[in-house]
Amino acid sequence: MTSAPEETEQHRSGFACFVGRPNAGKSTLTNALVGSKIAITSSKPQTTRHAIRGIVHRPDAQLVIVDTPGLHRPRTLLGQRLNDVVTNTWSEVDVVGLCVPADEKIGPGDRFIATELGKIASKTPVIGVVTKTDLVDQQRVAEQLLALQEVMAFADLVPVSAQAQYQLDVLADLLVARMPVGPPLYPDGELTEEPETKLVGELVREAALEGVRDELPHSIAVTVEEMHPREGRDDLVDIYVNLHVERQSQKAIVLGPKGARLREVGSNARRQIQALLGSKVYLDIHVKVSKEWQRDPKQLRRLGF
Ligand SMILES: Nc1nc2c(ncn2[C@@H]2O[C@H](COP(=O)(O)OP(=O)(O)OP(=O)(O)O)[C@@H](O)[C@H]2O)c(=O)[nH]1
Repeated sequence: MTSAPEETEQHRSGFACFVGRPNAGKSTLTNALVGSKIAITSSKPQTTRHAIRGIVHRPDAQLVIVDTPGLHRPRTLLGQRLNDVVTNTWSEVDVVGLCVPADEKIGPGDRFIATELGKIASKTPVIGVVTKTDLVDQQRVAEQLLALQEVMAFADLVPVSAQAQYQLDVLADLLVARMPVGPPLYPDGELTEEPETKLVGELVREAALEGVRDELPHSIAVTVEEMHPREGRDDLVDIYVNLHVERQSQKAIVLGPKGARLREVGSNARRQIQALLGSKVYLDIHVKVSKEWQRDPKQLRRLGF
């Protein structure tokens, strides 16, 4: 880092999310704020855990825009854990933007979201965002701002148009102002975050245990060695994982006849990871015999236990 100390002190970084009913313009707004640097463009609500929608890199701030995924009925422990995280998303981010399109009347859907947001508003500031202002005249924008103001107590109100690039800087400034002072959370161009890496490891581990749980209940650990987008492609993520077993005999079980079992594990895990990341995935699983990893504190730490 070459920046002067006083610059570092001023730098802000944190998380924001946009909420609003379908079609409110959240994705378009995110993309417009982020510019060309889209991290993960789409993600399935059922599996998203703080999927990063995009990162706004500025000299003075880094704004990480995350998805607020929908809830789902948990079927597995992992599903339960995902849900717990989901329900907390709104209170975990530094600021929430409630998006309401300028060309549609505020309705029960918006009010429902506002009521839910009201529960966290004392902790997390909510900014009211009137979107798509290019579709209506000034008068209508003003009316919509007034109507929105009635819905809940907002920290700020702002009209924007992603299409016309109107007031995007103003919105970004308002969001940044709510971020704590701190260094960038992700390097420029970074596409993934640590918890996602962890989840990817868990998905591989679950897939690997399927059907052999009785034989190898606690003998499998997974480390994600590398996870990054394929060079020159924004729709494909390369993931390299090591699957650790304790003994050679366990390696044979995991591999199956001619490696058939591992191939199936790989394709099952890959399907789930693709849903998690919302992008295509190349998954490379390497089976390693890490002798007695369960009893070795140094290995345990490395394996994330
Ligand atoms: N004219 C105009 N259209 C916009 C603007 N922003 C979004 N739209 C359009 O509104 C529609 C919905 O936009 P999205 O960004 O997909 O909305 P969303 O809130 O992410 O929708 P969901 O993903 O369904 O929740 C799309 O057809 C966009 O092209 C804008 O600033 N101006």
